[in-house]
Amino acid sequence: MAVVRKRPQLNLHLPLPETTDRRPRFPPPLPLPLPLPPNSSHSTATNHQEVDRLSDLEKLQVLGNGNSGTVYKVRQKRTLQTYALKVIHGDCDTTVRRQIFREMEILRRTDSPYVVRCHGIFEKPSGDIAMVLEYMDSGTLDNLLHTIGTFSESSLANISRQVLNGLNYLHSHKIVHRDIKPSNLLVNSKMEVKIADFGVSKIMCRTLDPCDSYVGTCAYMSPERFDPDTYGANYNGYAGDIWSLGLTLVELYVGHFPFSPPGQKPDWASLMCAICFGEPPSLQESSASVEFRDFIQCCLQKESSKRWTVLQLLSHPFVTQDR
Ligand SMILES: Nc1ncnc2c1ncn2[C@@H]1O[C@H](COP(=O)(O)OP(=O)(O)OP(=O)(O)O)[C@@H](O)[C@H]1O
Repeated sequence: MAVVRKRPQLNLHLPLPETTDRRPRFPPPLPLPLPLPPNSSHSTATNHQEVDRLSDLEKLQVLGNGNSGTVYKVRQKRTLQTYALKVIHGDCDTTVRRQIFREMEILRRTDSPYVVRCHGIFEKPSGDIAMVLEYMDSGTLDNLLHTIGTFSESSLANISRQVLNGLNYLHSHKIVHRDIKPSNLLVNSKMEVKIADFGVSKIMCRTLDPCDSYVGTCAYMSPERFDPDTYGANYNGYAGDIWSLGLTLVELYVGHFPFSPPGQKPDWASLMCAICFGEPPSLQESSASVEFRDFIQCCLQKESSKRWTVLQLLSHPFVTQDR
């Protein structure tokens, strides 16, 4: 996740590890807590219940492993409240570490029903970083895709509406997520969908193991992030989140990553060629409704300035119509 401060000076033809980013290393601190967006129904940005001690948490089970660490289901002994504890391995340099803490601190102050809450951040003596997160009892959309199967249009309309509301919150606070994908969208048994993953694992993974994490990180990236000269007129980063949302929805509908055949992972040279030189994925040949096909087309415009914004998409018939 990234906070937009000014137009990025990206002129890369290939995405490079985070260490080559030309933004200032230690930008001035942002005013925190984040100001609330207009029409917010929430009273303050910092009124979530905080977890103030790691020792107050007991581990119940492992929920999963990501590229950079392990996520546990935990319970606070004092309140019996359940949380997810994400422990990220801490072997990274000081610069990356500061960046991670800064981004996590920003997200700890987010207050939206469409963004997973962070209830505390701790640095362990080992150097590992532990984040206490809202527990989402149905896991990720990626988990659901692989256990239950593809999603109906009505579920996808519901998911789209919630993710767009989350992106609206983030974008209105000048935060670009940069890594929207099925495994970063968490679900609970009420079918509430929340945006997760503060970009932390990506930063660390790029430092530790650029090749391995690369495809995972790049797969949902928009054409202008590979080739800003061709596709990035008025590049501001926000449109990249919309592209990633479009790809995510196609994947959840057809059951596999849209740029590769079922069961195959693209190598990243072919992925980059497909994104930059190929046609964007579409549902034109499918049995999808006209509204859904059009919605996907609005998200997956290769030219970033032609892609619809969050607010435009929130008024698209695909998400406004009852299904
Ligand atoms: N807040 C949460 N509530 C419930 N389960 C969670 C939560 N956060 C993560 N998980 C589970 O833990 C697993 C690992 O999450 P993690 O964020 O470490 O990795 P990832 O997003 O799958 O991959 P990556 O390392 O690329 O970010 C997820 O697949 C999900 O099943």
